[in-house]
Amino acid sequence: MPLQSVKYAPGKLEILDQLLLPVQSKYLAVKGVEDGWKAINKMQVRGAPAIAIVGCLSLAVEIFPDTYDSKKTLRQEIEGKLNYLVSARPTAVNMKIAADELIALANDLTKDDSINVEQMKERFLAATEAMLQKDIDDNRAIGANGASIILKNLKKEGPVRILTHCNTGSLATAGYGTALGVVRKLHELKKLEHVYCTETRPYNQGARLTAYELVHDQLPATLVLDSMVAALLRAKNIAAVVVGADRVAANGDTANKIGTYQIAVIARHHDVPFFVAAPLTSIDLQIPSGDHIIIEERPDREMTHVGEHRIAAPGINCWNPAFDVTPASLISGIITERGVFSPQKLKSEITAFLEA
Ligand SMILES: CSC[C@@H](O)[C@@H](O)C(=O)COP(=O)(O)O
Repeated sequence: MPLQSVKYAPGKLEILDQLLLPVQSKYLAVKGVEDGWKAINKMQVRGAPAIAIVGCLSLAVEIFPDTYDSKKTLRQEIEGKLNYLVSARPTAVNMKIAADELIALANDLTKDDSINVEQMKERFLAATEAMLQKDIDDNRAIGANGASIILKNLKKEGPVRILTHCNTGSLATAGYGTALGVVRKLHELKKLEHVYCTETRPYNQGARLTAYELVHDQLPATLVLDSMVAALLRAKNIAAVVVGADRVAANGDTANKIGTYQIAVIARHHDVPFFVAAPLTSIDLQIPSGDHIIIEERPDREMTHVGEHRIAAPGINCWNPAFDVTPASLISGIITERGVFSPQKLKSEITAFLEA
């Protein structure tokens, strides 16, 4: 059975509580927008695509049982609640892009005189529900495009060893995953010799979540600590690094989980290709560069404690940025569902096919 981070039926939403993994697999009911906001903010659900999906579906379950006296009232409800959900976490752009698209849809439906308020609600719910399948389809396309570019550029043919960071798999998406989707596709093609995943301190998405997915799917995998990446690239003949993204700026600079930037620097030093795998919903053409990305800072406690156990000296100051920005110059390619783009051509090529 594939791992399922989000379970949805009209009027009912449940998420796998990622704070409890890998010790417990427990689903948590999300009964509306307030629950959705809290689950995202507390990181019970995390990963850029999953944040957007759960945010939007939390609105879907909230409006499902209600009746609205006018289309204007429904539109106001949608706009206010979606903008509120965007505020739950600042760095990943997917929730913001989804909110903008759904608000634009609600505006169009409000103006459409051929439909009443009930039909408007149905059309809005259908658009929100469609996000789940679209994300899985996009991830499969990312997987295929990523496997193909990695295999095409090999110095020596044969099954490959890959390094990945953080968690970008079924738990971070509607299913299959982005960077982990590339790893899954290589495995399906029998071209994956081994995947290495980093622990990803301090929240340990690699050790707790990616490792959980890799063991679940029985992929050949090994966990390494974040501090081992240089040694790994020197010793283990890694063919490529593949990571996800929370926001890719128009020039290709990419915000992703803290630690990504240093891995990119190490990859360049060892002449190992460094790929970012992300759906178009993670690409923010509105901002020119990574300097404009807001980096979320998380509580000290994530660094000073593991569970209830304190591991840092009491009284020490902490700096805990959840993400960093990898400059475009260190990125070999941005793997999307629509192809692989060089960071330098990202804006012009995406704009061209969006306008076509
Ligand atoms: C497909 S998930 C892509 C990114 O969101 C992922 O790499 C990441 O940085 C997740 O950060 P998180 O803080 O766990 O939400």
